[in-house]
Amino acid sequence: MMSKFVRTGLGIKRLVDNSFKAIDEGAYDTTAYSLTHDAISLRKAITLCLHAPLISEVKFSSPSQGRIRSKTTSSLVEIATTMIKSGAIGLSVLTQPYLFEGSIEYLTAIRKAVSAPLLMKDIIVSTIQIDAGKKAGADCILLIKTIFDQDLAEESMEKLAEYATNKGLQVLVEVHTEQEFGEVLNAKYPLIGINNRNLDNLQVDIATTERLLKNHDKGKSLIISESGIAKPADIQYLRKAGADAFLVGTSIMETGDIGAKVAELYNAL
Ligand SMILES: O=C(O)c1ccccc1NCC(=O)[C@H](O)[C@H](O)COP(=O)(O)O
Repeated sequence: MMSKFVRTGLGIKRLVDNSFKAIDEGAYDTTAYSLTHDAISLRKAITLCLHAPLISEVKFSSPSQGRIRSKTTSSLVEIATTMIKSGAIGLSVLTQPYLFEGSIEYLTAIRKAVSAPLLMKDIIVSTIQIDAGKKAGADCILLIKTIFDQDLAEESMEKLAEYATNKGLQVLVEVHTEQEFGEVLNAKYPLIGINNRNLDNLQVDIATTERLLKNHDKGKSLIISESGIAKPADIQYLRKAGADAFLVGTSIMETGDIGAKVAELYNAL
């Protein structure tokens, strides 16, 4: 039987509350800078990749793991450039300060150092965060469907997606359940993330991607399998299931040799 915690979705509500708190505290205040760069397409980078299209995540802490890697400002750019040199086709940069130890400033620092597509990885609930991501150098933002289905954000997912698209940002829409997946496929979102992690109870099962893809025709949407990917066999299994790309954070960030780990996963296909 599912626990009350899972049914009531208290986990995601806490993450959303953190985002509103961070907004109020000025964490997304980018008045001090505004980067302009030609948008780099994550979708194009995925389709052009000759090996495993790997989006490597710069993630120092998480709700499920706590501290994953200690951070210093100098190591941030070194980590990002190593990931790209080792094969990652794009980077996912955590900008959420609470529980993830992320920052919008990381996006800016990494934007100045790499010319690969950057995904702003956050719990997005407001146009304020999208504006900040754009000014900080993002090419793509994440919208988590369950947040909007539970009416926890400032606007609907469609409105925020349109707002981001009008700013030249691509949108990665994230789902975890069959119903969510069916709905975003019907809406023809071009970039869909299947998160193998249940954001309420933090359980990870990479078979989630296979299960959802087995029951739906992905059509022209590109599918990114997210979370819990640790070894080449995981990528081979997920590709067989129909995933087009792979978003990996913890297993890369916790290793001693980030370059070797990224190369190992990139060469899985
Ligand atoms: O990573 C978490 O613990 C987490 C908890 C609650 C909401 C989101 C969370 N992570 C966001 C992600 O989607 C992952 O950072 C990303 O898919 C990479 O996952 P992993 O390779 O398992 O670090």
